[in-house]
Amino acid sequence: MNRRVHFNVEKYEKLLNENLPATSSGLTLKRPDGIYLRTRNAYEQLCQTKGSQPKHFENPSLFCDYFTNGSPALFLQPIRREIISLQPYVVLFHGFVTQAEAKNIRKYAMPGLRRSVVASGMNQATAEYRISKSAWLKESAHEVVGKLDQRITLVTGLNVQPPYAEYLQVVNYGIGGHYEPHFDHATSDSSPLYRLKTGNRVATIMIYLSPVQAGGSTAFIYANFSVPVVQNAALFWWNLHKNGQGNVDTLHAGCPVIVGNKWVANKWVHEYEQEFRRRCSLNPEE
Ligand SMILES: O=C(O)CCC(=O)C(=O)O
Ligand SMILES: [Fe+2]
Repeated sequence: MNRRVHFNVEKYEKLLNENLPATSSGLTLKRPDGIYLRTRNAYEQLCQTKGSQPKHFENPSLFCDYFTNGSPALFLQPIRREIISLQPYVVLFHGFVTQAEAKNIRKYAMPGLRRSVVASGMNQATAEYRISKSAWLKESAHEVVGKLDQRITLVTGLNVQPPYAEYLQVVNYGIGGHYEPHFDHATSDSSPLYRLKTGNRVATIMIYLSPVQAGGSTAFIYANFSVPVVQNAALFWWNLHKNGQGNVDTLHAGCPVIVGNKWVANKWVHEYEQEFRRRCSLNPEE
């Protein structure tokens, strides 16, 4: 537990006792505005409900199965796959990590946690719309991270060797922590994401490394559904269409944590080296 928590309790109890009306201290509660307001209604709604996520029995294309991806390594222990959405294509792999693996990844990330940043022009900067701390873990530094990379390759078929994917980004959100609607892929040619020189982020694999008592769902704004946190599961989606264009339907957000503490790990896979693993389509629109 954060050692300062007791001081915080004391501080907020004192503030509550003073019971100052918000306006007399010059503070007014104001809904954030600006360019995000367009999606704010949908975001807030999806953080409180699952949105229009179809029930699986309503659509036979949304199924659950034991998945091996044709890999002998998964025959004896297939992964439990749940297709959540087709447009955009979003899949939840249950039990992707063990409890012990999740705990170790959190432990290794802890000393490196720093305020998260976002792409800002050609650089990176902190932003009010992303409140969390994060750390990068190299697969060569910890056995468990290397094992995770291998599992990602087995399940998705993608090459995640650097520089074809970024290091594992471990993210920790406290109460109120969030990541407002954004794209994972670069939307401008000058984005710092291109520094690896391996193209754009074609796919995201996000692993839930902790349970969250309330809040913290992952919301897909335009697609109008949200996925509640499932401890140890991994959420996978394609950020780009097969023609290489960004898929606007992947606009997504990490909802505010209401009770608890949320940990996730992101693996962002880039376009290069995936040419034979995710083929282009003959349909230029796809
Ligand atoms: O925390 C989440 O649910 C989403 C995180 C996310 O979208 C990101 O880190 O890019
Ligand atoms: Fe994201």
